Amino acid sequence: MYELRVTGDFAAAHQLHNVTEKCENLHGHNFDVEAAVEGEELNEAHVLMDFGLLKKHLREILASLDHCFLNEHPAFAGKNASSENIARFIAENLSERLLPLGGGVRVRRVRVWESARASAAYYP
Ligand SMILES: Nc1nc2c(c(=O)[nH]1)N=C([C@H](O)[C@H](O)COP(=O)(O)OP(=O)(O)OP(=O)(O)O)CN2
Ligand SMILES: [Zn+2]
Repeated sequence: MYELRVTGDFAAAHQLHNVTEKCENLHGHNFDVEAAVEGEELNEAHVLMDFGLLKKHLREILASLDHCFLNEHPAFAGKNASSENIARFIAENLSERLLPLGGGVRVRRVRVWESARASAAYYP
């Protein structure tokens, strides 16, 4: 089994409901993100997949969140834009983008840090 990890970041605002009182207020974070993919077989170039392509996919997904008010983003309609739900959105979006690779490369985990001390991960 091989695992690749790439990182990225975005800045966004949100309000969280029913978590803690202070999170009900409009506020923002500089989110850090790590995406890990896995697979058993290397390709003809002896890599699981190109780091550049993986970073491009992650960059594009994070660009769709960057400088957004996440509560109004369609991905979080009817749910809190928590780190957990953000990680899930990124993982599902990335999984779709990896489908053309034929199933040999899967998303293993996406971790989202709201700060250096707090993060959540989603394992599809
Ligand atoms: N499980 C989760 N808990 C919380 C989330 C979350 O996404 N998942 N999010 C928040 C808020 O976004 C909040 O802005 C951050 O809360 P918290 O880490 O408590 O606040 P601080 O940045 O002020 O951290 P300190 O370490 O207390 O300075 C809350 N919970
Ligand atoms: Zn917050």
